[in-house]
Amino acid sequence: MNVAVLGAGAFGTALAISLANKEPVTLWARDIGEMANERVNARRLPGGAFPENLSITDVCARACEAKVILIAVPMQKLRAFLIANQALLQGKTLVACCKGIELETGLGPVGVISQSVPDAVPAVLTGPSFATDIAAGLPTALTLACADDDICRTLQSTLTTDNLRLYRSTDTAGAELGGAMKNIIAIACGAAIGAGLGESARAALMTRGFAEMQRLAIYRNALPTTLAGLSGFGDLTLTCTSEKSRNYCLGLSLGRGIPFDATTTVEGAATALAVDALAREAGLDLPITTAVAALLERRIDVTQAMESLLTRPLKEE
Ligand SMILES: NC(=O)C1=CN([C@@H]2O[C@H](COP(=O)(O)OP(=O)(O)OC[C@H]3O[C@@H](n4cnc5c(N)ncnc54)[C@H](O)[C@@H]3O)[C@@H](O)[C@H]2O)C=CC1
Ligand SMILES: O=C(CO)COP(=O)(O)O
Repeated sequence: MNVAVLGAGAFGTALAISLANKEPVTLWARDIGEMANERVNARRLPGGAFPENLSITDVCARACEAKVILIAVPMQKLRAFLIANQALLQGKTLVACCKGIELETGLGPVGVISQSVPDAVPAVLTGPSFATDIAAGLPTALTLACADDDICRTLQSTLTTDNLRLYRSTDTAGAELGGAMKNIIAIACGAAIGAGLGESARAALMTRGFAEMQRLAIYRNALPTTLAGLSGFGDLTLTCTSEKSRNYCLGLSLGRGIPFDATTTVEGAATALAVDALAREAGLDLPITTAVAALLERRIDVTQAMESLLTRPLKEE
């Protein structure tokens, strides 16, 4: 099946490289720069050489001739991108590869696709995977979610490669919540480690953060079991423990009180504010998310964030 990837950031490029080792893939970039000549995305993924089967274009219409389209633009840019290219995307299967919740609406990628391109079939590809690992051919296991089980099975076999092992699910809400929420918790963990609060504090944040992920999942009619899989627990584990994670690194710099490059894609920053607003609206208790949102908005510092969590009323686990 013909596949295209829209968005040539680190992740889109890595997915295109892995898929092109199996079948022809078109990668669309807003600005292809020297990528066509150099056969590498030097800015976003240096070291990931393009296989022969990977063609790169800045003509979106050309890429959208493919039947299956992976979309790897940042979450807060997704809606504008879809609307701008709506006519090209109609009737396609659109696999969202971004992790986050839209700030203005509280929707995940599936909701945004459904509103912006109503006759497309939305799916989600998510789970623990650094772009650099995928591009290097290292083994990764991901969750592929689509509400239509037949389409999901076809997609699963199309998008599985030598180093991408995909597990399928029909629980799109659960899959996208795991990928979105783990970034918030990774910021909290980075902040704790950066401030010297220790690895025991990180373990506590990961575990109680996982409880928040399940709470939000239940509220949104997602399956808690999905959160226990690759898209939730799996990605939480990776992102909260690795300095390869941009979300974790943002947290580290908050904890250390040093500046962070504002041009870096850090999905957890907007998503923390989106989920905090959702929690207030729904009356949900998500204290770590609330603390991360306050930390990001500089309403509190790391010491106050930790204090706010440690002085909460005692409760049953
Ligand atoms: N980098 C990684 O290891 C992984 C990233 N992801 C997810 O993939 C998504 C993209 O992240 P990265 O590729 O890492 O980011 P990146 O920062 O490497 O690249 C973002 C790309 O999006 C493009 N872009 C931005 N605004 C756009 C717009 N309005 N229209 C079209 N293109 C636009 C940029 O030109 C750039 O190529 C995020 O949601 C991230 O959470 C998921 C798994 C792993
Ligand atoms: O989602 C990721 C790994 O699964 C990448 O994490 P960051 O966006 O924090 O770099």
